[in-house]
Amino acid sequence: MLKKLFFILNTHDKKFLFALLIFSIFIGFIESFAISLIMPFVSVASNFEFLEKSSYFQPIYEYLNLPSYKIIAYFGCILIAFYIFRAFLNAFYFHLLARFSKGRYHSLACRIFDKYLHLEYENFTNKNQSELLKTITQEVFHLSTLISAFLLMLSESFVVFLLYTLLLIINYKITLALSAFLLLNAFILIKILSPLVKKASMAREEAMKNYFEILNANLNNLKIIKLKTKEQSTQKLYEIQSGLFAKANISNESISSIPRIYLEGMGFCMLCFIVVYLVLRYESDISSILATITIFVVALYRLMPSANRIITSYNEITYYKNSLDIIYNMLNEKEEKLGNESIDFKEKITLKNLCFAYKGKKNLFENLNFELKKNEKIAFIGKSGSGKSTLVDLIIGLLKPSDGAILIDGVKLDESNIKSFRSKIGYIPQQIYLFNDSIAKNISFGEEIDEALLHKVIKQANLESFVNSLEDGVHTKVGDSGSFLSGGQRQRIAIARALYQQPEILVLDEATSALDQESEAKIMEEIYKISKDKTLIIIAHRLSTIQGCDRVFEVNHGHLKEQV
Ligand SMILES: Nc1ncnc2c1ncn2[C@@H]1O[C@H](COP(=O)(O)OP(=O)(O)OP(=O)(O)O)[C@@H](O)[C@H]1O
Repeated sequence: MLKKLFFILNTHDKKFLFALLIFSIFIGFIESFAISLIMPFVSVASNFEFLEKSSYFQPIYEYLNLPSYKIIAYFGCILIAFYIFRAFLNAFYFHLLARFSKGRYHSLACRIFDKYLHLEYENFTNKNQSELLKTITQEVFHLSTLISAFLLMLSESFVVFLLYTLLLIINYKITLALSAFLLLNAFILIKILSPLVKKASMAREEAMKNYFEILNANLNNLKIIKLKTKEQSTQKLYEIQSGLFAKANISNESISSIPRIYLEGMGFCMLCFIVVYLVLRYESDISSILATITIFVVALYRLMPSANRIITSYNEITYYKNSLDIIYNMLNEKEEKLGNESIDFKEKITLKNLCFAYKGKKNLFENLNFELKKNEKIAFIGKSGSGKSTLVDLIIGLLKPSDGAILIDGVKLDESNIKSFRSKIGYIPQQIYLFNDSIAKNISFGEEIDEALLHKVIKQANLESFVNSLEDGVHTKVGDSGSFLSGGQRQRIAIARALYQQPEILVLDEATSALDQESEAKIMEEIYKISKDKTLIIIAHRLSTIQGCDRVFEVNHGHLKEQV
């Protein structure tokens, strides 16, 4: 676990962690010192003679030359000041602890998000979207809880260790009996509770995954659910998953409260046992041994929550260890390392003996040879699942050939120049995702808005009259996923978005299949007009959309057959 945790933390985090550990040792000393001060204070307060006769106090007593009650009052004041200081120190320590663990939430979430963005495209498409969402929101949060539990367990262990040493010095017999008793109880608790916690953790994992899946699937299919009047059965399915998720959390919460209740009960029993033992041992009333009893009471009072925190932290670590594994594996995923070399596309794209297979599957393309000239307009047609999208993803450098090569003007496309090649491509997908922001921001896709370019692409995508009819023009919000717009308007925004980056190659992946024939014909006419000086690659089902293409290829069983 430590190895994984150290892999996840960066150098700055490790330094912070080391400083926290040093601080926790210091806190441990302060705690032990705070408790050890109680014994002399109670001793002198309950018996003034102690002040005058004890070898420790006598020199101070003589030096101060004050009445005993005044010295005890000063001693009390010093203790109060010390305990206030201790309280502030503890509060500061817990603040640092929280800052460290919750601060990791932010930095880890950013690292995971960055990882997603840099995953190889095939790797990304193979992942379950709900799982990705869950990792970045829930698992990272759980990991920060695990880090916090780990630190708390360490610091409390120091406190327990130092307090035990102190108690051993005061009365080793009682302390050893106490240690054996506490260890036995902790062992019982861990042995009984750990498997239960582990089970609850697995159930929670499963329930949460299903919960997110069902949420994601149903919110994205709301239209179909409504049309099929499946609201009730969908709600039932949701209730089942939500119930299972709640059940897993309930068992965890219930289990984690048991150690505290159990240890509290045991603590009171121990206290009674110590008093009875001392009374029997000295066969007198307890005024002579009041200081010893007091220090054991105070130490127990401090040790019980510590033991409780150690066990709770241990359970939390067991409970959230899965999250550590998930994040560790995620951060170890291979990512794209792209160089900044530029590549020119002036003549042609060549696919040379290209082979491609998705991981664990048979070759989809084998020794494919194909050439596409600059400014040529081509289309790929074929049955569903024949590999059209895969082929285009290979051509545009999103997927990597398993064998063979893609050459741009004779230069091999590889990690050093793929970034430059990708920047030449404008892609219009079948499913368009618009942000809940203005038309302008959706078109510029996060880039700084160049007004002249924006108006040019709006005109090219035939959006001008629509935008002019809007009160706020290009600043009009489009709604969540473009819900305030029609399918055709969304499509035009997607075209404008692709054109905004002034691409040399325009790719349409069944981009107009959601439109009616009339709108599709109109948009395609515009596309052909726009792409006069561009290379155009179209994936289409309807032949009407590809009439303006120079060449049409049918993709079939890994081969390309030109249509004549
Ligand atoms: N990420 C992936 N991992 C594994 N197999 C995949 C992946 N994506 C696609 N496939 C498989 O590769 C084959 C080709 O899929 P592709 O999406 O390229 O076909 P297509 O011709 O574009 O289909 P459609 O017209 O339905 O969009 C299919 O059998 C599909 O199941």
